Parts: sequence; structure tokens; C-alpha cells
Amino acid sequence: MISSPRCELINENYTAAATACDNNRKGFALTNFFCMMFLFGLSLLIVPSGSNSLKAMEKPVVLATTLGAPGGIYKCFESCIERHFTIVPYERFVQRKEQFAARIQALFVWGTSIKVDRELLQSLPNLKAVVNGGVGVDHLDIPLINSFGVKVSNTPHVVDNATADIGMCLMLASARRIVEGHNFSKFRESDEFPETTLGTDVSGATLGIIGMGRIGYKIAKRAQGSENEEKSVGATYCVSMDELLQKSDFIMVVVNLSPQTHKLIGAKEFAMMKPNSTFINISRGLVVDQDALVEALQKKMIRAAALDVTYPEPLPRDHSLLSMPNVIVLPHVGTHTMETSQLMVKRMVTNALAALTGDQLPDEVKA
Ligand SMILES: O=CC(=O)O
Repeated sequence: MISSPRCELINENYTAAATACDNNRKGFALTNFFCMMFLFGLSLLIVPSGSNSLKAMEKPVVLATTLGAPGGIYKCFESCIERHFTIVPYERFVQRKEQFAARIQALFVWGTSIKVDRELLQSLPNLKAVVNGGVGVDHLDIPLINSFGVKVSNTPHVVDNATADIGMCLMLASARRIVEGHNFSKFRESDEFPETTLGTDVSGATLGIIGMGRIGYKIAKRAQGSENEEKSVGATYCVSMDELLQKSDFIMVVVNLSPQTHKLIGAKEFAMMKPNSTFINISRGLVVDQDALVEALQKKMIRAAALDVTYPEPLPRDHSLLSMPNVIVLPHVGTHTMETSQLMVKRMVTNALAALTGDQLPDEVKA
């Protein structure tokens, strides 16, 4: 077991983790950039549906981008928003800007579904808040948005469990070659599963978590399954990032994207990993040097990779990562459960209402 000075383990604001990150990537002093190793048992070292006109509208008007395809699952959440607001779908806004622009008071965005740039901000003179569904706000230029007198919020806390779950799913699925087995069963070209390689045990393995904020902690809980901060989860703070990379069987990246974490994991880091290790990314694609990841896999410096996030998203169809049987790639669905999405929409509504009444936004993200 390895120990280092105790850090503030649970960071109440996930986004603050980046700010708190050590700027000095060289030598990897991990002051606030929580890095854990576990030995665990798994030992851890619109528009309102009918009307086109806004004349008769009494509720405040918000601009909303669709979650998924237009008319897709986002529809389920409209009623939650429409209880308080009249929704102008972004697609409609684009066609009839002059009709809607002056009335819009809040902008509901999901990740990169819409570019909140100067041009858009200039076109919305009465905008008070950009409410983001999800915790990561790396796609938003907060200083720019704030310079228009517009506040920004995200949805921390409510995404933690779903995101931790996807990390565990990816770890288990990669370790036990679930996707390969599934693809063989469904699409097989011969009747023999190509056991050119075997899976690897999760029980008794060491999981290194890079980014010990709320989500990292939830992952630790799942991996260990017991009770009191790091002790309870069987965690040991690494003295250094190098140590984590060298000793972990599974390395899971959970940091948010910031200038300090951009390409945090690159050739040097992959070179330190064990040949039987599995690399898992549930944060943002740009936290990893993807070319270095491809090379590490091609040269068998690591066993496998499992990614919920890439850059770009989705990857081009001919991207090397997509043709590797030992790589799982998901389309960034870490928070995509019905329950979590519903909680996110509720938080977005709460934040938008606060902005409109001039109250403090409960989840305001400051630059
Ligand atoms: O990617 C998901 C989020 O930022 O919550």
C-alpha cells in the first residue's frame, strides 16, 4: 500500500477539481489532482407543442437544444420544463430569430449540442442564464458568457452515480471481453469464439483512479463496497502519478477537462503502464493524447482500452481505435439514464428559475 499526505478527498464541486489541479504536469506533483490507488476485494492499490406564435405566451421563454435527435428522448423532459417555461427549440429559433430572440431569457444546453458563441449571445439581449445539462462545462466560454451579464450553471451531484456506473461497466466489460463476446454471438462468421487472448480478473486487481472528486469517490465505493472516506474504500493516495501508472491493473480517468488536464495522459504515461493494464476514460477525450493511446495499444504497451469519451465524438468511421477488438468505444453516454437525465432537467429548471428571479443560481459555475 502506498500513502501520501491526505488530501481533501471529496470535492463538493467537481468543476473545481480542475481549478485545483496542479499546473505543473512535469514531474507530476499531484497536490490537488487526486490520484488514488486501491487494493480491493477487487482490491484497490420547441416550441410549445402546438403554437407557432409567442404572442399569447405568459411563461418566460427559453431556448432549448435537443438531447439526442429532435423529437427523441428529450421529448420526455419537455413537460418538466414547460411547467415553468415556454420552449423555443433551437432549430426553430435559427429559422425565426427575429420572432423569438428578444423574449428568450434562458438557454438550455446539453454538452456541445450548440455553440454558445459571441454571435449567439449578441442575438439574445434578454438572456440571463445558460443552464448546462451535465457537469462538464469545458465547451462553454464562461468569461465570454459572463461578459454579457449571463450566468452559467451545470448539474453536479445528480450525475455522479450514473457516471461512476459507466466507469464500472467499462472496466468489467473490457476485463471480460463482453463486447467481443457479444459481437461474436450476434455477428459471428465462424462457430468458434477466437480465444486468441483471454480476459483478465477484476477481483484482486488494483484500480488507479485519476481524479478523486465526487465521481472518483463513487467509483471507489463501487469497487470496494464499504464505509469512512479513503479508508472505507480501501484507497491509498499515491505519492505520485508515476506510481499509480506503474502499479495499477485498471487506470480510470475521471478528471474534468481544463488547460491543466489537456492531454494529461500521453506517450510518457502509457509507457509507464503495465502491459496487462486496461485504460478507461470517462472524463473527456482531450484529456488523453489519442495518438499516443493508439500507439500504446498497437505496441501492446497496455492490454486494452475502454472509452466513453473520445475526440472527436463520434470518431471518424475509419479511426484506428474502432478496428481494435480490445477497445470499447461508447458514444459519451455516461449520464444517459432516464432517472439521471430527469434529475438533470430538474436542476436545469431550478437554476433557470433562480436566474430569472435574480436569485443565486444553486449550481452557478464561475470563471
Ligand atoms: O459528460 C457528462 C457531464 O459532463 O456530465
